[in-house]
Amino acid sequence: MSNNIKVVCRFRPQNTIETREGGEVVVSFDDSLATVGLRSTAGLSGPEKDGFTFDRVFPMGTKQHEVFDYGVKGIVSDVINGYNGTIFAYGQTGSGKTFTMMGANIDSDELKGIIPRIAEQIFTAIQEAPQNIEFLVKCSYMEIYLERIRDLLAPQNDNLQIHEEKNKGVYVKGLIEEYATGPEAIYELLRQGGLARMVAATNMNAESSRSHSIFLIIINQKNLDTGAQKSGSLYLVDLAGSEKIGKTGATGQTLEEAKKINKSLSALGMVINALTDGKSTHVPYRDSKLTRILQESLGGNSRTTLIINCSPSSYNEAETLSTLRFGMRAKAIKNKARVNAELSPAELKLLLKKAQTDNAAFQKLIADLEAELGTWRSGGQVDPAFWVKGMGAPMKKAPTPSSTTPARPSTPINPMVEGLRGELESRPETPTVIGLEKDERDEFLRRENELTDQLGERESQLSAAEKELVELRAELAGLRGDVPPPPKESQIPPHSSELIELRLERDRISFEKKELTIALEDEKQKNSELVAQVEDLNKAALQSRTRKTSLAEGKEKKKAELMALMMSKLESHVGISDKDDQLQSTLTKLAGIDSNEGVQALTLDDIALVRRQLAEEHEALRNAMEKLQEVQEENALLSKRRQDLERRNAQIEADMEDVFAKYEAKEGHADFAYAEVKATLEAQFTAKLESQQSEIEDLQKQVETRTRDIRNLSSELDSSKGVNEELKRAFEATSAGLAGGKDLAETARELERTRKAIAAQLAEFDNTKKALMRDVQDRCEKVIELEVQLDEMREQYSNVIRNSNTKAQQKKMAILERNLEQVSLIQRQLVDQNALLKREAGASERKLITRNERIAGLEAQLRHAMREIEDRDRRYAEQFRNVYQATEHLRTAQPSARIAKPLRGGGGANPPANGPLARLQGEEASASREFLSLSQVKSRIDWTNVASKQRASWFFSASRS
Ligand SMILES: Nc1ncnc2c1ncn2[C@@H]1O[C@H](COP(=O)(O)OP(=O)(O)OP(=O)(O)O)[C@@H](O)[C@H]1O
Repeated sequence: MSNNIKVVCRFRPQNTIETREGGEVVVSFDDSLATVGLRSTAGLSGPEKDGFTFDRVFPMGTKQHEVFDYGVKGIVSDVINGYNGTIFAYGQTGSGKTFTMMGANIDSDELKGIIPRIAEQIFTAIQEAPQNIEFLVKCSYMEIYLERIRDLLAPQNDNLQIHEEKNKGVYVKGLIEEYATGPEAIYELLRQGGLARMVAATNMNAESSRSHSIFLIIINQKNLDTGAQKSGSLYLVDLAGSEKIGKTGATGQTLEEAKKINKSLSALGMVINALTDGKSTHVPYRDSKLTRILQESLGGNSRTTLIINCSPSSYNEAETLSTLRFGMRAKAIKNKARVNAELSPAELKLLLKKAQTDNAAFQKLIADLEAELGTWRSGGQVDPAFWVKGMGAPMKKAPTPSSTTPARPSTPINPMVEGLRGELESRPETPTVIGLEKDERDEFLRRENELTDQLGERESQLSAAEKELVELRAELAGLRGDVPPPPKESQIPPHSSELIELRLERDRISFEKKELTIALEDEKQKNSELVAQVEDLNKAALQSRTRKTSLAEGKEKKKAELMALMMSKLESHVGISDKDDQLQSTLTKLAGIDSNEGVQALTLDDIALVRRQLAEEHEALRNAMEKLQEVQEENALLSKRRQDLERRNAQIEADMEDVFAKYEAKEGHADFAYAEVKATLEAQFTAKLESQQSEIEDLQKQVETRTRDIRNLSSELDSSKGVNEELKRAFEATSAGLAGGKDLAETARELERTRKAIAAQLAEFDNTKKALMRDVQDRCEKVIELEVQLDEMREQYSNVIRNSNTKAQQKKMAILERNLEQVSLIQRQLVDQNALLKREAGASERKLITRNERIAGLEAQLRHAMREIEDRDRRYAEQFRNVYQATEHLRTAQPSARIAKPLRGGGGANPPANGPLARLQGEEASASREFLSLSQVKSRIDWTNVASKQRASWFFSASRS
């Protein structure tokens, strides 16, 4: 039976975001509520111009029960009758999918959504069913989050794998199935699973579902009279909303979720396209987990209703248009829904009887044919009237799989009974790999299941390793710098190369820290040495400043002393003053002579003597003048030399400046040779020193020569003194001889002339003497100045040498100071870090203690839980034995008695309240399952144990993490 997917469309009212953004209603509905028109497509040509027609359109304000009554009720009835059913909610984020499927409040009659209503309908239907039908209702709840299947009833199982088997079809391996005995039990499961769902706030929806959720209800029923069984599965799917990242503002994790959501929704779209375009030979069910799980619902054995949820607002018009188009395409999907029934024993007996009859007929036919063949072989003839007739219609071939939904592999079917099965075919067709032979398909599915399991296992290992890595990173960040004990090899999980790298990095960091500490100590040491050096240098600078001041003072003093010494020497050696005095007295004497007295006093010899002496004096004076001229020339020469010296000095200073400039420029270069500069300076100053030395030596020689000259002059003056003495004597004698009567007047005049000439010569001599003295003084000053200059030069030279050393040291010091600063900074940082780490280490230690306590507590709880599980195991085993014995007893006592049923149609009487089964049911209240057969009881016990253990281990691992 081929049937199209039913598509209904629901509009929610405009929400506050849409109103705030100035949105307005842009949809319109026809009177029959089958077509919706969109403002943006109304003006277009083409099929969308007239709107979008669905099985039903629910305008804004439609009540929850209306959607349920029209869109869902029928399907639930079908599922109760053994069909598979699916109800999808599709739409953009915030369009009302969860509101439709689950409702705003499952406890509110008005607000509860489809799923709670379905629960009620199922149990009402069971109540209304005939008494000879017993039902078993199982529920599972899962979500597909980031392309991983997570069991919402056991959230620790977050990477379940999809399997396909020829008898079971596609199913999720390891998914927990909880038994439900009433709507309340289903509500409880919905609440429990809802708490575990991945929900996040986006700009479009404060509680946006970040996963596709699938609530699965499996209803098994058995006709107690005939033994016939039916089974219907109902998939209730709340898809995650398609979203425009720009509008939802998704970032980080929500962005990752959005990408995966959009990807799986587009895979759904591709499947629908392939199913509806009429030309695709391959349907890409395997492109996403969603389409793989739901492959039966799309183009397979399922009655499917698609509810498309839309916004009526212009703000989301583009999204609404895309949703409506999706609904229109889905409408064209054709499913082939069949009742999933198993043959009852009576039907099987019928089939067997028919097969046996057919078999006998065939045997007879074969015998007849062999007989006829024998006749022909022996050369005989058989009248055509007696030719053996065939069985009529040729044997039917098994149907070939269709191209889009190839038939699922099935158990071998006797071709003879095949025709009898007809509508009773129990296994739904499952699309699988096209083009494979049956055996190959079986092998393929087996291998695929194995590989899927391995893949799931690897994925789980990987995510566990990633989780541990994240934890360790956080721990590492917390304890950075500390050196925790190295992890044992056994603690390193496999496939965690990143983890190993991280640990290596931690070791490296701690090693570097140690090194830094050592370097720090080293630098500290250097620093203290440098500080001492700086202090020494400061002291030296202070000393040199003091020395410089005292030197300057000493220089002045020395200069003055030298000058005084030199002048006193000159005074003592030259004796000019004495001579001068003598001459003055002679002149005074001459001047004081009365003309009469003078004539009497002076004789002619005296006068001649005086004249001679004067001539000598004159000669001596001329010599002195010549000497003076020589000295002046020498002085000019010396001045010239001095100028030369000064020029050379200036040149040297300029050279020095150059050298220092070069030195400054090369300061940054590590290979700059200080020794080179020093050598250059030394060479220059040595040269200068030598030249100065030689200059000074020259000058000293000259001074000595001058001193000698002066000494000569002095001796000459001494001799002049003698002459003077004689002159005196002669003068006395002359004075005595005046009585001889000469021409006194004449003599007096001559004397007068002589006196004047002497006075003039004396004045001239005086001037010469003064000039000579000035010159000598100048020379002395110059000599002293030169000596002082020499001292200064020496001083400068040593300063330069010192400076060059100091500059190198300064450079070194600057580098060291920089290093010191850096080291101090590092030290400060390390000290801070250390303090921080100490604090954090304390906190971590406290955390560790708390965590250990928690672990101890959890372990105690775990032990307790394990003990309880073991107790329960024992109890179950005992109960199982009891039940088994009771059943055996019943079977032997009443061979045709049926076992039990969990829920009997029409609310028929349940098994005796005091029977073993009732006890089991009472004790299994949490499981809420009533029980069918021995093997089911056993599997239930096993399952309960497994589930309890899983929960315990999950609880333990969750607590640890
Ligand atoms: N028909 C409606 N009437 C009134 N309120 C509605 C209706 N449909 C949805 N809402 C409100 O709109 C908001 C978003 O709805 P819902 O969470 O169901 O959207 P969604 O399609 O499931 O979104 P997502 O895909 O992001 O999970 C909710 O607050 C819900 O109560």
